Amino acid sequence: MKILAPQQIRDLDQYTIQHEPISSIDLMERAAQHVASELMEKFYNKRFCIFVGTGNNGGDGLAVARVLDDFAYTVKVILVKTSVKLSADASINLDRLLKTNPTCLSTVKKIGEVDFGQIKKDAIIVDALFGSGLSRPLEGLYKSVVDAINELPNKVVSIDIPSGLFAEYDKNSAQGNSIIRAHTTLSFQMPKLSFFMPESGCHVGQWHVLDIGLARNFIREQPCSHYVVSKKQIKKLRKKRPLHSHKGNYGHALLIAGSYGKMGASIIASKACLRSGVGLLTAHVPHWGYGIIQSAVPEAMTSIDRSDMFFTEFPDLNTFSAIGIGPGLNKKRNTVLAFETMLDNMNSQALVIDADGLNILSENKHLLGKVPENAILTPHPKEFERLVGVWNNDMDKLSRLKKFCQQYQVFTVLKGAYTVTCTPNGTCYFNTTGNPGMATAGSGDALTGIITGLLAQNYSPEEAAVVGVYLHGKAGDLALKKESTESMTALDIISCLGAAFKKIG
Ligand SMILES: NC(=O)C1=CN([C@@H]2O[C@H](COP(=O)(O)OP(=O)(O)OC[C@H]3O[C@@H](n4cnc5c(N)ncnc54)[C@H](OP(=O)(O)O)[C@@H]3O)[C@@H](O)[C@H]2O)[C@@H](O)CC1
Ligand SMILES: [K+]
Repeated sequence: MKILAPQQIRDLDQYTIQHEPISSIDLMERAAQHVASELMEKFYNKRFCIFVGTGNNGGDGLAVARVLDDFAYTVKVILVKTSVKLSADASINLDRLLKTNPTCLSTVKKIGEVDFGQIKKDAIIVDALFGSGLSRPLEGLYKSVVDAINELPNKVVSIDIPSGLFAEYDKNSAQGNSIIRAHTTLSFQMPKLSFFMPESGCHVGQWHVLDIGLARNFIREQPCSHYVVSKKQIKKLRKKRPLHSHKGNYGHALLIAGSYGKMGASIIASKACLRSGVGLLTAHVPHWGYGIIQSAVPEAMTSIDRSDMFFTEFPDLNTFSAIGIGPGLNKKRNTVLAFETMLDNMNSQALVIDADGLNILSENKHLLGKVPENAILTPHPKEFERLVGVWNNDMDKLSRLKKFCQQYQVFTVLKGAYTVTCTPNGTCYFNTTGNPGMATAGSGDALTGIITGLLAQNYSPEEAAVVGVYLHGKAGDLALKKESTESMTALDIISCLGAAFKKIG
């Protein structure tokens, strides 16, 4: 799904009005019907307190109030209004509401006029103060209302976007702005980019997209560099196995992982690689780790390093269709040398670099130039910071990510709540599967194994990264059904990979 920029969304709105065609008031009505249905489904029989502003987001709120009232829900509406006139459509909806229920509305014009004590604790607060038309941080009356709402124990549902949050994520860098902290955000047609950034996304709560029927052909034609990965897209990318196939059809992966005291990384990456469907796997381990990997992962073949403890050499690379390197290595001189020689000897093999592989790159920046085009780097934020330096805010982080991928012509999977895969041309794919239970030792090693396994099976680097991240998160979500966020381990995630594939269908 595309994440369009705010101006593109405004154009989409206008295009839909002109070409469907539909009047803007009817489009608002359609949007409000969707919001009201969602609210009634999620909060059956609850009472609602709706804060509305003067723009079209407020118009949505007024229309939602009328629909809820029609369904005999108890609704209170608080219109927060300075001297600004209501937008034309908000004004029409105000009149419509007053005709059906003249007593549900109160208007607030000054700080202190809202009696927050009147709001019942179990009431759902609906935030329809500002939407995509926010043009500056909130001040005065609006700021005081938002701050007071944030102090209440009630659940808050924001329409389209939490009030005070800019849809243009680059405007959200100012600290200390008053922004609604929503429990749920019901966003029209597509999520906004700011939902995916840690600094701004924390205001959004759980977000849901409401398809209000904006013109699909217009969306399709829009240039875009930000996408949300959907299950439908993953299903299309999944390679189905023909009946007549054998393990030779599914590639041979090489995993260079593990060192003395860190053999678990090799085991975890190997198990994940095998569960992702690779035909053959060779685990390259230090001599000392031979017995460990053979007994822990009997399905894997082994390549044994001459060093007892560390990675210092590599087997003939031509045997392999994909290579994963980094989990549980170290940064000793001989390991760095072996890594460099390996980069010099790469032919057409696909490559994943993780963990100490990335740390070696950040401590030896000249090696970045040797990383083959289309390699996949899988840093967590700290590893990424070591590669690109400290960023000032999320916007800066995203632009450093794009610049890095463009400069070195690599894919980068930057891990986080919404792991983002950035391509060599700067396109970003945000992943939505996964949960905080996956922030656990070995989780990243599992991801390296999965992506390496997919690459070996001839998924393109873009497909392997996007599908691998999705599967890893989905397996984590399935593991959460049996485990808690605290108890989940990397092996729990791996054990759910089969179910994750089945969920994709
Ligand atoms: N996209 C779609 O297809 C659909 C969109 N729909 C809905 O429309 C919403 C967008 O509506 P909108 O453009 O009227 O913007 P909205 O945020 O309601 O208000 C703007 C007003 O607020 C003012 N203002 C701004 N900042 C301020 C501040 N800090 N403090 C005080 N005032 C401030 C601003 O004034 P100005 O910036 O001009 O000074 C202007 O008067 C969208 O989010 C969605 O809910 C649906 O109905 C149907 C389909
Ligand atoms: K809002």
